[in-house]
Amino acid sequence: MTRTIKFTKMHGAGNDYIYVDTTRFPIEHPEELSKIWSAPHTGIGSDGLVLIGTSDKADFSMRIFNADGSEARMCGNASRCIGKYLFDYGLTSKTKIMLDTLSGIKVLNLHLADGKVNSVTVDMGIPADEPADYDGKGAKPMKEQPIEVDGERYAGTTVSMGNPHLVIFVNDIEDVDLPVIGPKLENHPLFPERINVEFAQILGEGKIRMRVWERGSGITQACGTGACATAVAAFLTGRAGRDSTVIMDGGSLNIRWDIATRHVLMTGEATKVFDGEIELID
Ligand SMILES: N[C@@H](CCC[C@H](N)C(=O)O)C(=O)O
Repeated sequence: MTRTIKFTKMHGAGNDYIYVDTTRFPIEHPEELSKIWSAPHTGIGSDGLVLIGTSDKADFSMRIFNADGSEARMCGNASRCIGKYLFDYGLTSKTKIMLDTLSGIKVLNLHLADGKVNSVTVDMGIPADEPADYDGKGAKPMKEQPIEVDGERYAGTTVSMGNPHLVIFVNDIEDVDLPVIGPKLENHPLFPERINVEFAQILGEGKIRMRVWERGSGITQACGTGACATAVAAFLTGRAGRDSTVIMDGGSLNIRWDIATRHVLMTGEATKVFDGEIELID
């Protein structure tokens, strides 16, 4: 049977996904479709596929698939885009939305301009690798982990924002050969579940330049959970305070690691690119 699936292409800081409302267009094999639809020349072209659905625990649910078909537990940029999708298409009139993800329920706070969502703050929760003995007051120096690749040694901080990240601070980010080193670190034996890799450079007070190699999608223009992990790693290693702007290839995100709740708050834009439809043979 051939079905027509309506989708919306959206991006957050250039991190682009195909969004499908599964309450109207059920999808049976998202792993396979994410690979086919994400392909740049033969598909729609994207960093992956995002399914919006119902939830018995929250207002809506999100599932996120990378371009290689693997399913991730959380996506920062997609969660902001879902907030925009739900409000702008009239699926909700709430400006505070509970979103059920594989890494728990995230709270989206929508910021409107002219009746539409132009930016969203997402409560990303508590970073999982926050040291247990940390009092939350000052910067706790954290030992960076040495990682060797092809005889070259890197020092990285691992932070989980629902999905795993390895953050490596460097003096000159332009010196990093990301297409070469990215996949080697993603698939390093230290990380049996693979890992998202961020290279970061401190530009000045509260300003961090970051480039990302995403697990399952390769180089992307931005990564929301990666920006949060970078800001957390910068704070934990004494390189930044609690508020950072993370500047990526496709745009910037403002990250606050709230002292009282210990939750990470991510704020940034969400943009619709176009609506489309594609034939699916079931
Ligand atoms: N781009 C995302 C993260 C997507 C999932 C990631 N590649 C993984 O496999 O963990 C973001 O904005 O957070």
